[in-house]
Amino acid sequence: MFFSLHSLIWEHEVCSLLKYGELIPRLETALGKFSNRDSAEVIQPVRTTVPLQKHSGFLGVMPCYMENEGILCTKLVCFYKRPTGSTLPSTQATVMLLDPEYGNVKAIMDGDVITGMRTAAVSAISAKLLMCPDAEILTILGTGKQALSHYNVFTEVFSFKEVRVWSRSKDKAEAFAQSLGHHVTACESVEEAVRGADVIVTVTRSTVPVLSGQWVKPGAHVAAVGACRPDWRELDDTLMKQAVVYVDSREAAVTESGDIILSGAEVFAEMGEVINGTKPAHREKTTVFKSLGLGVEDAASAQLVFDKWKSKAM
Ligand SMILES: NC(=O)C1=CN([C@@H]2O[C@H](COP(=O)(O)OP(=O)(O)OC[C@H]3O[C@@H](n4cnc5c(N)ncnc54)[C@H](O)[C@@H]3O)[C@@H](O)[C@H]2O)C=CC1
Ligand SMILES: O=C(O)C1=NCCCC1
Repeated sequence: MFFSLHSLIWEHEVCSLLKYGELIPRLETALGKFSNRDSAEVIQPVRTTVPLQKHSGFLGVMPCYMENEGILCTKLVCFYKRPTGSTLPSTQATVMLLDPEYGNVKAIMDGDVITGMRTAAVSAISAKLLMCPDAEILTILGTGKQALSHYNVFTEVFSFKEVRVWSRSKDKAEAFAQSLGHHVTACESVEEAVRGADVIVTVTRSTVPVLSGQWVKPGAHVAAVGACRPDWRELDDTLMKQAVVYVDSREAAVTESGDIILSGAEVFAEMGEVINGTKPAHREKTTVFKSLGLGVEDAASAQLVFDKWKSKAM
């Protein structure tokens, strides 16, 4: 087996190598290629999930092959329904890059930073394409890892006048808001947090709806990141039915998303179709981007990390 220990790329290294300014364009290209459904561009099946019943979790296996770019990659990610108060992480991920010609492992790298950053970057791409041009108020529901990466990229890429956060515990919301800076408001209820917001990010571990369409301002954009199982929800039927629904993958949406399957909402387009110009971006309407997370996003991110890591090592 051709493999050397030098090809282990640790979390702190991924963290110092990955920058949103470089990651976002790579992800836009990858999503566009994915939506072309050209097997020489991207082969990426819906992830396989193995239930870890004893531990209330799943192992997700997320392979992707990009023939034209010579990228062969898989992510292994475990995700768990943690009990309230648990300090354990919801997800733990490892990414493996292989040589497509020989099948040897080129690099094994931390997948937690990649998962945090690529998910947030894809939500930022959805907002760039779908939020109203004069968006002023950003709300984040949830205060965990994804909440932080979403705050980081949304404030790096856009200039919101107001940022609000909500968590089931007011103390947690306040602590999170304070850790981000004095300009962030901790809200008591979801309704208070989202009324009048132009962009709403849902990054909770909830399995039942937390966000109701009756509180969402017409024309707002919702990036819905949690609820990645067919019987889990973050958004209610009212919102799903009143919004134009965009997804990362149509196949994944009808297999994995409780918000789509249980509401019966119609998928209007993939984000890659909007990037490719084959479907319109309805900025003027209420929009939901249902994110589930794709192997192609991990592959593009991991290749970027590897290229930068190699050029530093030389
Ligand atoms: N779409 C994608 O590509 C990805 C989605 N995810 C999903 O994003 C969500 C957030 O992930 P992380 O930030 O890593 O998790 P985390 O555990 O760090 O944070 C979860 C947040 O949800 C809150 N929460 C837990 N149960 C809740 C409930 N019943 N109602 C409201 N809030 C609740 C927690 O207090 C915490 O603020 C998870 O559902 C995860 O599965 C994670 C990675 C990628
Ligand atoms: O895409 C991912 O990575 C994940 N998506 C859903 C939840 C676990 C991780």
